[in-house]
Amino acid sequence: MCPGGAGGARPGRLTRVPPRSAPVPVPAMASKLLRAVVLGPPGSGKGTVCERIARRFGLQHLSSGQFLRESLGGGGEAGALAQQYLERGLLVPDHVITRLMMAELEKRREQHWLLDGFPRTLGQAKALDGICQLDLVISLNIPFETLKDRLSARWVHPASGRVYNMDFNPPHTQGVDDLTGEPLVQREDDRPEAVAARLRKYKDAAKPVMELYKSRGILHSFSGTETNKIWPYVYTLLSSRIPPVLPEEEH
Ligand SMILES: Nc1nc2c(ncn2[C@@H]2O[C@H](COP(=O)(O)OP(=O)(O)O)[C@@H](O)[C@H]2O)c(=O)[nH]1
Ligand SMILES: Nc1ncnc2c1ncn2[C@@H]1O[C@H](COP(=O)(O)OP(=O)(O)O)[C@@H](O)[C@H]1O
Repeated sequence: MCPGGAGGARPGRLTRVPPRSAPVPVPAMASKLLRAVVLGPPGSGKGTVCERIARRFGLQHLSSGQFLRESLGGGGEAGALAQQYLERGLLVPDHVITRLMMAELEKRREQHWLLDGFPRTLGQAKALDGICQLDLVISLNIPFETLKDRLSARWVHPASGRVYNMDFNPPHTQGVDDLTGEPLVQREDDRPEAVAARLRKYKDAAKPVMELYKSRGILHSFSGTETNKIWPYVYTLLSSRIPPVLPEEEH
C-alpha cells in the first residue's frame, strides 16, 4: 500500500473566496476557510472518509450524490430526467450538477468546504475554479474487485445518506439505521449492471481532473483496500490545514 503517494502534508495554503465587490469586513476565521475535495470511484470510501473528517474536524461535508438524490425528491420533469441518470449509473450532465453545486456553495461561502464527489469532470473542475482556489484534493485509489465487493454489500439510510456495510460497519440492528431506526435500503445504482458502467465512466471522466490537480501540486493520492489503514494519513494531512476537534483514534 502506498498512502500519500502523490505528496505528503504541506504547510497550509489556505485561501478565501474572492470578494465579489468592494471590501467587506471579513471575519478572522474566513481567511482560514478550507477548500477541499475528496475524489474516488464509486465505493472507494469517499463518504466514509468525509464523514470521519467532518466529525474529527468539526465541519460539514457536501456529497454531490446525496445532494442530487435529495434535490430530485421534489419531482418535476427535470428531476425525473436526472433520476434516470442516477439509476443507470451515468453521470448527470455537467450543467445540471454544476448549477446545483454552485448555488449550494454560494450559500456556504463563509463555511469550510469538504466536497465529496464533485468535481468529476474537467468541465466541473473549471466551474469550481471560477469560484475558489482549492487547498487540497484527496484521491482514493481502491482496486476494482474491492469496489465491486463493497458496493454489493452497501446499505444506506436514504434520508441521511448514512452508509453501512455488513462486515465493515454494520448497523447495531440488522436492516435499520442506528440513529432513526428507519429501514436501510440498497441503492438502485449499486446493482451489478449499474456498477460496471459507473466504474468505467468514472475512470474516463476523472483522469483529466486528476491531471489538472496534480499539475497544481494539490493532489494527494491514497491507495489501499482498507479505509482504516488509509485514514491515519488522511487525518495527518488534514491536521496540517485545520485544527482537529477530536483525536484520530476515535472512530
Ligand atoms: N469492507 C470494507 N468496506 C468499506 C471500507 N470502507 C468503506 N466501506 C464500505 O464500502 C461502501 C462504500 O463506501 P462509501 O463511503 O459509501 O464510498 P463512496 O461511494 O466512495 O462514497 C460502504 O458500504 C462502506 O461502509 C473498508 O475499508 N472495508
Ligand atoms: N459530480 C457529479 N457529476 C455528475 N453526476 C454526479 C456527480 N456526483 C454524483 N453524481 C450522480 O450521482 C450518482 C451517485 O453519486 P455518489 O452518491 O457520489 O455515489 P458513488 O460515489 O457511489 O458513485 C452518480 O452515479 C451520478 O449519477
